[in-house]
Amino acid sequence: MNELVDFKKWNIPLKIEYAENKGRYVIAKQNFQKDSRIVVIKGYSTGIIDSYKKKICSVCLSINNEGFYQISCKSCNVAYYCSKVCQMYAERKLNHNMVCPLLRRLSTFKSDIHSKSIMKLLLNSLALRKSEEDFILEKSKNENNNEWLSLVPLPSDIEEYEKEISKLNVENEVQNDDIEFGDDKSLEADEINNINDNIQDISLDSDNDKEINIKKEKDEIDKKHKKKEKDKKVKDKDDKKDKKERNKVKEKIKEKDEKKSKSRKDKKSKKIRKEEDNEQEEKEKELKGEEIDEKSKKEKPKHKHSKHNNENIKTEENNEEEEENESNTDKYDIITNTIPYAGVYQDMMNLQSHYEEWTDDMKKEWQKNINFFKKLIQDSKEVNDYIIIAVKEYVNKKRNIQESDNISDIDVNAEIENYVLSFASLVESNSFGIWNNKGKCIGRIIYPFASYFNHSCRNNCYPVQYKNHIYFYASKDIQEGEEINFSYIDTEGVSLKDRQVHLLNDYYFKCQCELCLEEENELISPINTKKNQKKKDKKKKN
Ligand SMILES: C[S@@+](CC[C@H](N)C(=O)[O-])C[C@H]1O[C@@H](n2cnc3c(N)ncnc32)[C@H](O)[C@@H]1O
Repeated sequence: MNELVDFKKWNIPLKIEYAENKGRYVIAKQNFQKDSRIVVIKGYSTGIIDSYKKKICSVCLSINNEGFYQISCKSCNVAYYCSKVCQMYAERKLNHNMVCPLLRRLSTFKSDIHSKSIMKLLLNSLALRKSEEDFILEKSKNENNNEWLSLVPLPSDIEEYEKEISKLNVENEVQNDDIEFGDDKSLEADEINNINDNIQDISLDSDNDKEINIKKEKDEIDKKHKKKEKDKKVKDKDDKKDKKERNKVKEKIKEKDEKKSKSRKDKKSKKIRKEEDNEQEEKEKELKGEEIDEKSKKEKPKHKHSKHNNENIKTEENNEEEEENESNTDKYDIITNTIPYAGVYQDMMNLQSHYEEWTDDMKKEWQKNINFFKKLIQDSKEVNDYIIIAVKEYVNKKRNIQESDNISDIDVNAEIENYVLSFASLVESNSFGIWNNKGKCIGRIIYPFASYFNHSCRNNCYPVQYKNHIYFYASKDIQEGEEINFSYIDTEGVSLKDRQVHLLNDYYFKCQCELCLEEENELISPINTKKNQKKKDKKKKN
């Protein structure tokens, strides 16, 4: 269960170690100055609380503090989006449709919002798992390298998708598609509006340091937007040029096809005509750059930083630029400090769960949810199949056996219960709250790699969440080899006893941080000193 993630391959200046009393933890592989950014980690899966569904985009997690988002999935009325691009991404890349009817039914189930958001997170994760598998299947046909998993579509990679779409120039090409595309300008305006509202500090107290960093963050994002605008202008210019060229080719093909169809009328049999129609369709598709999902299915998955999607209009310069980007694939970005890989379903499942410590009462509280969940998954064969696979993997892990081993003796029905409860515990121990500007928790998110940071009551770092990324900053100078940790709770001025009770009740562990151990020793040592003194006194008397 305590698998160590190898950060080495992404050149991340952090490593994961393990200790018996506190599990896995993060170690600095270089010095970090106070206030410097340590790392940015992408989110994996989310569970938004139903009553806030219209206030937050299901994909990019932009929060609408002023009003409600209007774009939604009409089938479930559960997923709301800040833009058509996010909606399209959810439906076409994140497999929203696989869990859509289940989300709808779950929204009508009467239970506490906390448990429902966990069930939602589980369903969304299963949909992501499917997207991972589709991607792996497609990719395995073409290439053989280990780095490509970072290209699996994830909610936190929506920006890459936006780029992909804008390059495809879909506004003009996909005229008959039922999907409308978000206007770039409104998308940007939306984003800019949200920037001020969306930077949330996950800890309760906000001191100057944090404000400074948040400001830095804002400035950076503003810069990014300015750059985006500039890029857009360049892109528009390029697109116009491309369109002209494409129209020319279109004209030529049209002429050719007209001639062909004329002679075809006279000469060719029905069968041959059909074949030629197919050929023409193919050509048209080629010209159109194809409908987006078809394109993404057929083409090599796009490089994250890929600038060009239309192979035909690439220039020498473009090629060079792409090659340069290509060589950077999957490397930790030293400018933004971002880990390129958010993790996949298994990375999430490798996180710690305290289910084994759950009391019968805690399990009983979940019984109603479990019964509902078991019925719910029967509504979808696909989800049900995925749950069965996941349950088998879960049992394998418990028994510490390999995937390929025969596990025909599993009582899947009984084990679903353990699997869901264990997942609930995992979410409780590892998810981060998503907060609105009124300090209300409106959902939860899992960033698998952020979950290796342990708690410390004397922390040296703090996290800041922005949309579906989490940024870690040094709150003091950190030396190479030191553990990096942040505070899961508010600790300022809180006594040892209260801190420990809080952590035990809400996070199910007894804190072993430096400060707690020191304070515990201080509590014990006066007694020890008294005892020793008495012994010494006795000896003297004798
Ligand atoms: C988010 S995870 C951190 C990574 C975890 N150590 C692991 O191996 O996956 C939180 C869990 O780590 C352990 N943990 C974190 N901080 C701790 C601390 N200060 N003392 C003891 N255990 C701690 C607890 O078991 C807690 O539930």
